[in-house]
Amino acid sequence: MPGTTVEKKKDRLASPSSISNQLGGVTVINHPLIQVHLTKLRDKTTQPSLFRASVKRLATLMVYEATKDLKVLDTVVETPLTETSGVALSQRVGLVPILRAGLGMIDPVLDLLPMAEVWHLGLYRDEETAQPIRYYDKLPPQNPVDVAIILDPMLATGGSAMAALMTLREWGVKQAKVVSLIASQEGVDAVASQFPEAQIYVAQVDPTLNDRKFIVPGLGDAGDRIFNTVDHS
Ligand SMILES: O=P(O)(O)OC[C@H]1O[C@H](OP(=O)(O)OP(=O)(O)O)[C@H](O)[C@@H]1O
Ligand SMILES: O=c1cc[nH]c(=O)[nH]1
Ligand SMILES: [Mg+2]
Repeated sequence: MPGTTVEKKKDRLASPSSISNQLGGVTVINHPLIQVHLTKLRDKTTQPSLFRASVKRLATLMVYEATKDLKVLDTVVETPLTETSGVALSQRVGLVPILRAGLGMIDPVLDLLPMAEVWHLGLYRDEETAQPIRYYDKLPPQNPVDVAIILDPMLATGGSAMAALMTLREWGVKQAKVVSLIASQEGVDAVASQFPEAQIYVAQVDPTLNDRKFIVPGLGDAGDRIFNTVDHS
């Protein structure tokens, strides 16, 4: 039966169960829409415009979940008819896209959090060693945000996320979140052990890294696919 095949495939793609933890840890956000858009990203025939749109859709869905513990305070507003109670965010939120690929996630997240500050960090992986190389950092020396949300579609070895978390720790950020679309098991384990207080949100954890430290099955090079800089030689 066709239905049986679909069910089997669904089982095979199922994510590990969500371990939500406000004190740190990994949350795998499992939702049918997330899995549908993630499948578009994985498909090697997906062209850059749909790839970018899918990254944005996923960023929206994931940040909705990743901001569930933001704090609000009571406020009062006047509707056209009467006064009523409401809430306003009571925390300074910083969005930290990791250049380049993290830029693909910033616009939809800023739409949801229009009052957020955006602090860019430039990191790229050395092609030989896969170690993160820092090339842009303009964080101020003091007055850290209350909550920082690192945005980067890929968490492979975890080296880039850990470098960003270290920078935020030095800035004095007390609560840091990492929102990535795909992580490797090795990468989330490394980040969770080095930064147990960090809250990591991913759409899927893939089993392995290849010898070039790319996530398998993964989606290839996220930055190249977002910015259409895939090497065609
Ligand atoms: O977990 P890691 O092993 O550190 O790998 C993940 C990093 O690699 C990619 O960036 P890349 O270095 O390709 O830079 P780019 O975004 O400029 O393409 C990705 O966007 C992450 O930042
Ligand atoms: O699989 C990977 C690993 C690092 N960076 C990517 O864009 N993809
Ligand atoms: Mg890249």
